[in-house]
Amino acid sequence: MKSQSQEGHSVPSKRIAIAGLGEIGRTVARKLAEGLPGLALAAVTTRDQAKAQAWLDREGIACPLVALDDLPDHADLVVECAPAAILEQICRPMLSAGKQVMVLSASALLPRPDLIDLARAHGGQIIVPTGALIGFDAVSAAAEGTIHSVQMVTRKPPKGLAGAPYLVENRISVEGLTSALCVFKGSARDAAAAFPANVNVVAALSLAGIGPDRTTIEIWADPAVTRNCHQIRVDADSASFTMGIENVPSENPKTGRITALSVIAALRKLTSPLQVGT
Ligand SMILES: NC(=O)C1=CN([C@@H]2O[C@H](COP(=O)(O)OP(=O)(O)OC[C@H]3O[C@@H](n4cnc5c(N)ncnc54)[C@H](OP(=O)(O)O)[C@@H]3O)[C@@H](O)[C@H]2O)C=CC1
Ligand SMILES: O=C([O-])CC(=O)C(=O)O
Repeated sequence: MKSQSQEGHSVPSKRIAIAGLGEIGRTVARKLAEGLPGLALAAVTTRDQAKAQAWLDREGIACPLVALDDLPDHADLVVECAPAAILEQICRPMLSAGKQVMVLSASALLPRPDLIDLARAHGGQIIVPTGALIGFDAVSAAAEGTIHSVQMVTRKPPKGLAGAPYLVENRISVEGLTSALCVFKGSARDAAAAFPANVNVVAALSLAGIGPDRTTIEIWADPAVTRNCHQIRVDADSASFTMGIENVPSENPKTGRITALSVIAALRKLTSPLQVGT
C-alpha cells in the first residue's frame, strides 16, 4: 500500500486495522476508506463476521476480515474499539510484535500494566486518545510539574449507565428516576472496574495525570441531562483549571459521538507534517 508524499514520492502507507466494528469502529473505518493521508485501512476484526461483511459491502469498503491473532500480519497499528473484555487478546499479539495499539477501552488497561511493560520490552506502543474527554494536553503538561489533585464529575442520562456491573451487583436502579442520583464516588481505578463501558474517560484521564488511585470521580445518573457531561477540576503547581464537555450520545448511548472523531484526529496526527497540541 502506497501513498503520495508532498514531493510526489510514493511512500508506504501505515496499515491500520480496526478491532470491533461498532459505533466507533464504523465511523473510523468509513473515514479511513475515504482516505486519510499516509494511512490505509488494512483489516477489520470483529465477532459477527456475516454482519461485518454485510456492512462493509453496503459501504462499498473492500477490506479483509481477519482473526485477532492474525492482526500483526496485516497491520502496523490496531484501533481497539471492542468490548473491554477482549483488550488483552487484541493488545498482546500486536505489542509482542513491536506494533502499536490505539486503546479505547481504557478502563480495561488500568488493571493490566503488564501490557505497558510488554510494549516497552518489544518496542511497541499503546496510544490512548483523548476520546470522549477534553484537555489531555493541559493535564499532560501539568504532570511534567506537580499535580496536587484531579477531580471529575460525570453526569449521564440514566440509559447511558444502565446495565453497568456496579449497578447490577448493588441492585441500584436508574429506571424512572425523577431527580439526579449519585451512583458512585471513588477512585478512577474503582470506577473503571465498576463501570467498564461507561467511564473510560476517567481511566484515560488518570493515565494522563496522577494515576488511577489519586484521580477521583463522582458518577450521577441524571434524568435532566440529554448528553454525557464531564466536569474536571485540576489543581497543579503550574496552573489550576476546570474543563467541561457535554457529549452528544451516539447510537450507542454510552458512547459520545466525539469519541470516533478523536480517534480520527489522533490517527491523522500520526503522519501529519504539522502537529498542534501536546
Ligand atoms: N476512551 C473513551 O473515551 C471511550 C471509550 N469507549 C469504549 O470503546 C469501546 C468501543 O465502543 P463502541 O464502539 O461504542 O462499542 P460498540 O458496542 O458499539 O461496538 C463494539 C463492537 O465490538 C465488537 N466485538 C464484540 N466482541 C468482539 C470480539 N470478540 N472481537 C472483535 N470485536 C468484537 C462488536 O461486534 P458485534 O456487533 O459483532 O458483536 C461491536 O460491534 C468500548 O469498550 C467502549 O467502552 C467508548 C466511548 C468513549
Ligand atoms: O468514557 C466512556 O466510556 C464514554 C463517555 O463517558 C462518553 O462518551 O462521554
